[in-house]
Amino acid sequence: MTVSRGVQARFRCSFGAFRLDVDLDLPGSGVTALFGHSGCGKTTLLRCIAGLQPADGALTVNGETWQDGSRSLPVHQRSLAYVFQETSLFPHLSVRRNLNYGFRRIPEARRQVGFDQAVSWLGLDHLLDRMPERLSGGERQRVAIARALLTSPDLLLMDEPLSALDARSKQDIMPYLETLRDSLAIPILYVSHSTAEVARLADHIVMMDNGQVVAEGPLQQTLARTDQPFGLEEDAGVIMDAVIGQRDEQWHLCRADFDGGHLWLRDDDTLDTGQRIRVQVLARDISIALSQLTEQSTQNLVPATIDEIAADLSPGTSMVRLMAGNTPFLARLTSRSVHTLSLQPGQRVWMQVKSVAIVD
Ligand SMILES: Nc1ncnc2c1ncn2[C@@H]1O[C@H](COP(=O)(O)OP(=O)(O)OP(=O)(O)O)[C@@H](O)[C@H]1O
Repeated sequence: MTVSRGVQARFRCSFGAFRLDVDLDLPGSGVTALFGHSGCGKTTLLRCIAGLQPADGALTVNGETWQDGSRSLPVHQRSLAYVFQETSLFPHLSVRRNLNYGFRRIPEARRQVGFDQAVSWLGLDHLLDRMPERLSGGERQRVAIARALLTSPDLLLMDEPLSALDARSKQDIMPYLETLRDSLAIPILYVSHSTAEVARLADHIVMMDNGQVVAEGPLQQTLARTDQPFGLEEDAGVIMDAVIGQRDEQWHLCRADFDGGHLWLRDDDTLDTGQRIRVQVLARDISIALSQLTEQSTQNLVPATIDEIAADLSPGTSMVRLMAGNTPFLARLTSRSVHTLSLQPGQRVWMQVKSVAIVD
């Protein structure tokens, strides 16, 4: 029998005028971001998955049925961990004893994450003998995440885990979350309001509005939709994974290779050849030329094919999706330029990419 990987979640519930109605089939590993305005139902969805919020529907996690109609596993029988905005640690226990609390309760045969492994992923070696009152907010959250992992969950739910932290602490904790994303073999559902967090961490995205899913899919393809369900306006653009293929020491540049081309970035001596990075290219930073203009200052001229031309949020502009190999890009152009250049789907053009940002 083939076990279907991933999370299949179908829920309906309502509170007064608010109604949650979702039907999702999410990947069995990696970070799925739940994104949307305040009150759209993200936390309610996580609570339904955790079994904390009664709802009609069904839930299967990596082949195991947790809910099917009215038959529903109680919360304590669901193998999941839940990390909140401000997860409380036991104040009278050291970090080590906080971590051991859940770990010891898991029979050895069921442990999927070792104590030392969790300590290393979250960088806690030097904090093990500290009491929680002597930890910073970011350190406390790292302990809370490690403690959650040490229960060897089959699913990790994170509800705005960084929102109580200041900007610096958010920045500091990000590499630890990236390590988890790349190391854990379980699905992580991550609620966030922050486009920066989503851009950096997510592999998959679910955009919610008023209790419903309005867009969903792999991050790269979903952000490249021309109908822009995310309402990102000026921040509309694509995210892609790339590898540093070459460094040009004379001009302090490095070449980021992606599936279908490359982009040159400023080299500030922090990048190594072979390093994997995530980059963002905004739709407003791409213009289109019909030929390879060599006498211009843009570093990045990338050959691409026009895939689709769609109406944009305002009538004076159009959203153009282009493909460079298998990688989609969006360009926001004036509708007059689209007309003057007679742009058409299928046409080969040159993208002039004015700015590329490394997402971190
Ligand atoms: N227990 C409850 N009783 C009544 N209404 C509730 C309850 N829980 C949530 N709601 C309502 O359901 C809607 C969705 O709330 P939810 O907390 O899921 O949104 P959210 O997207 O997580 O918001 P935020 O980003 O602000 O945390 C809101 O209108 C909220 O007021």
